[in-house]
Amino acid sequence: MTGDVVLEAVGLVAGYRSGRRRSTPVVAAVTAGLRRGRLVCLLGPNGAGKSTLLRTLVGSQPALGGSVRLDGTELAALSARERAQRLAVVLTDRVDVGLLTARDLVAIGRTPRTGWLRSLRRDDLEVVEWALGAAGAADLAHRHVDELSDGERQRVMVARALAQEPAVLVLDEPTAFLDLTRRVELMVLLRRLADETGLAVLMSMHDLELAMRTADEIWLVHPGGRFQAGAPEDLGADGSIASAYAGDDIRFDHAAGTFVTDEQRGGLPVRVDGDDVAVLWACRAAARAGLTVTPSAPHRVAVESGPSVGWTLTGPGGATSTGSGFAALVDRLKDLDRPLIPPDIEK
Ligand SMILES: Nc1ncnc2c1ncn2[C@@H]1O[C@H](COP(=O)(O)OP(=O)(O)OP(=O)(O)O)[C@@H](O)[C@H]1O
Repeated sequence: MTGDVVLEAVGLVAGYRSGRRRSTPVVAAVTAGLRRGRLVCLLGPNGAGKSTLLRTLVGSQPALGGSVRLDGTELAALSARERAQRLAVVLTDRVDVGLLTARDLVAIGRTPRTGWLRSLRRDDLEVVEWALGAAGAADLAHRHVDELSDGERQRVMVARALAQEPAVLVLDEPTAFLDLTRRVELMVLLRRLADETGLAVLMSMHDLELAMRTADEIWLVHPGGRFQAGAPEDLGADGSIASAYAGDDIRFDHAAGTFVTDEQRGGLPVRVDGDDVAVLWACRAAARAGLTVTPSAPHRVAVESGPSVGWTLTGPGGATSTGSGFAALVDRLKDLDRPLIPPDIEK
């Protein structure tokens, strides 16, 4: 792989050794490149091997096979300090930071650049302030890290990583303990950093829909350890995401782009047309009503955005029913047996 790839795995096998001879591969045949300015989400069901792969990619766990290159150099050949000058890692574990303020903690992020012995110069302090600002944590600078909420703390940890001025930022489940608003905020922040500073971001996460909406690329670990990389839409449309997450009670409906539960599975098919935003929500409404959204189906819902979304449900023979608002749409879709109004008697 060439060009602006900053972190590259070639034939990487991540897993565990037990004893001298025995090894247990968890994720195999990983060949992928993380480019400058790209946001990549690492997805996969519980226990598939996301953390194992991330730890191997950042060098905190030895590879069972293949190689990892950072800026074209074998990771294993770089000293810890050389790695930290190019690669920053944010883990979910809560580390005890004593009575440090957010600014103190972010300043520690300069250590790979300054060494332990040199004190911070004016330009280091400028980077610390930049990192606090870039991570949306400037207003937290004087606060003790112990007192921060999970979301605030996460922003400070990102600021600390940015203070290393890395080319690559790797985060292990950074959204795990955040509520939906904070999760979206963190994704927007990482997206902006990738776009504006050229930072390459790789993050593991469980929030599949948020990842699919934000990432440039998805790295997907299937149960059993098969690895796949691709654009979110490609992996969604070809059923790869659905197959990786196929479980007993829940599955990913790749036509609707959402998870559906057992009760929603196998409902009557319906097609949804209209403008982008309205279609997205209408697909969700159809799934909630127990229907399966597919590109071609005898029943069709046309939606139109407005103060209240207007909809027209058309049946196989051209009979229709109209209404506004998603509550009414869900009620109508749940009751598809009720006759629609034939075209000739509709006013
Ligand atoms: N230290 C270890 N030694 C041996 N096997 C391990 C070790 N740590 C994890 N595993 C195994 O490796 C597999 C992958 O675990 P990993 O934590 O990487 O998955 P994950 O996709 O990150 O899971 P989750 O989404 O639940 O965090 C699991 O079967 C797990 O039991």
